[in-house]
Amino acid sequence: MVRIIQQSHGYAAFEHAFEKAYQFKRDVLFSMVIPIDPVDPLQFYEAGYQMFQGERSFWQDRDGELALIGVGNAQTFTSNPLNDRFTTIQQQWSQFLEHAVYFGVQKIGTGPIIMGGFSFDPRQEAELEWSNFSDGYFQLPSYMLTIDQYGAAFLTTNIICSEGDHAKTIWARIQANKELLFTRLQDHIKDANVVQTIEVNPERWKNTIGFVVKRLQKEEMEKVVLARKIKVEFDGKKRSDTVLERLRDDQPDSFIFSLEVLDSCFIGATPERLVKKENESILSTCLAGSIQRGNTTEEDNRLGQLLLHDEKNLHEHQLVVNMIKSSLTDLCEVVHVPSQPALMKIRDIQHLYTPVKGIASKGISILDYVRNLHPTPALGGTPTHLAMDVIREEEGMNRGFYAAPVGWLDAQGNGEFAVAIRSGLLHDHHAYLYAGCGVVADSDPESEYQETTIKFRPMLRAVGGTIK
Ligand SMILES: C=C(O[C@@H]1C=C(C(=O)O)C=C[C@H]1O)C(=O)O
Ligand SMILES: [Mg+2]
Repeated sequence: MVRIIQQSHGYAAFEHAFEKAYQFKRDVLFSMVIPIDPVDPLQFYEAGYQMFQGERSFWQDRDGELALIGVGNAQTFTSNPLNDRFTTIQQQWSQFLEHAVYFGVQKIGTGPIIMGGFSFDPRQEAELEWSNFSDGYFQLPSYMLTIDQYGAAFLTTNIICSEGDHAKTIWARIQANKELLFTRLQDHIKDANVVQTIEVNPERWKNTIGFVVKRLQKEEMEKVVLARKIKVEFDGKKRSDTVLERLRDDQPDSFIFSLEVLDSCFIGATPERLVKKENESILSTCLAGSIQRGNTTEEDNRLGQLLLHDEKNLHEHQLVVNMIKSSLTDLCEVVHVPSQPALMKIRDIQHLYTPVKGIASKGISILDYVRNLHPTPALGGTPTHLAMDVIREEEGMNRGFYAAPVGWLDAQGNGEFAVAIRSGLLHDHHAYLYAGCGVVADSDPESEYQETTIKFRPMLRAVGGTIK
């Protein structure tokens, strides 16, 4: 288990943060990082259930380079409808960090990091199930576990020091919480059972695809991504712990994430990176065009080859490549895009995949990249503004955080965001699952329907729902 953290470790720096709070008459962040013995990320997440339910977050990247697990919420950062949400979050975050006092290890993936995401479309009217979320929502965890690419573990503790607070009392409470997080014996997870799985209006959705195909043939538009929803009902509240466990076991090649907000949890396993920034290095991904996996290696290879040469899918894919290339070119010194897509094979599906690399221009934060990239034609369409109007008019639901950027951001503007597909919302006694597909002028409604059915599988399996 964890090395017992010396009670006095960092206390002098902590007191210094209080002195600054008095001096500047404002809240001052104290952020402390210590190396700890390795601990299983899910065990840490579960340990936070009793004390911090509704304030937990989970992130594990698809390369096995970083896991971040946050429990407890030291501070929330939210957007407001009047200003650009990316700028608002960035400004609040930068202001909040002024005068911060740091103690201990300093490396990327530790220290003050906010975890959260954005909604797909702030202009869509919110549906009831998404009412806990604002269009930009981030949490600074009180306690954050980091596992780096070598398996080394670090614990970050973030405390807000306010004028008038009593340093010794707060310090004692923090130490006590930490002990609990690392020593609490788990109560057996009592999980809810599925009562029923409902596909929301599948026939109407197919008709909509047919209708949008006609519009694509007539209008100056090349692609629109349309999504649909499955609602799973349980006999109680579904715990995100068990869903995460299932996703982690089944989808090792995806980003696994969760974001609890009060009694809701947005959760998923997505293969799609939007953007990663580590110092000046930028990575992004074009992912669009899909085919099922085969039952044998031969069949699987044959399907892969079919996808690599299929005109409809190559077109769907190329539109994403064009947009991502031009968005990144605005913010990078150099951008490298391979000339041909490769295959990305994950458990249930294979995709056309073009990884993109770049060198960041000076002074640009990860959120600037997110602003420029979202929504890519992998989830919106081409041209973006027309496709977004069609989604608003035809989709008949609110995507919430589905298909939108989810990830983390540090004090230096480094971070990583994935596109939150293969995802769902746990709320009350329900899970709302989402999947979509790129509709182009030669799309066939029935095949698009089948494609989305495959894309639902990872989340259906993880929550225990079944469809015919
Ligand atoms: C929209 C989704 O996936 C997107 C659409 C794809 C397609 O239509 O081929 C492929 C990957 C994703 O960019 C989803 O999974 O919900
Ligand atoms: Mg497709």
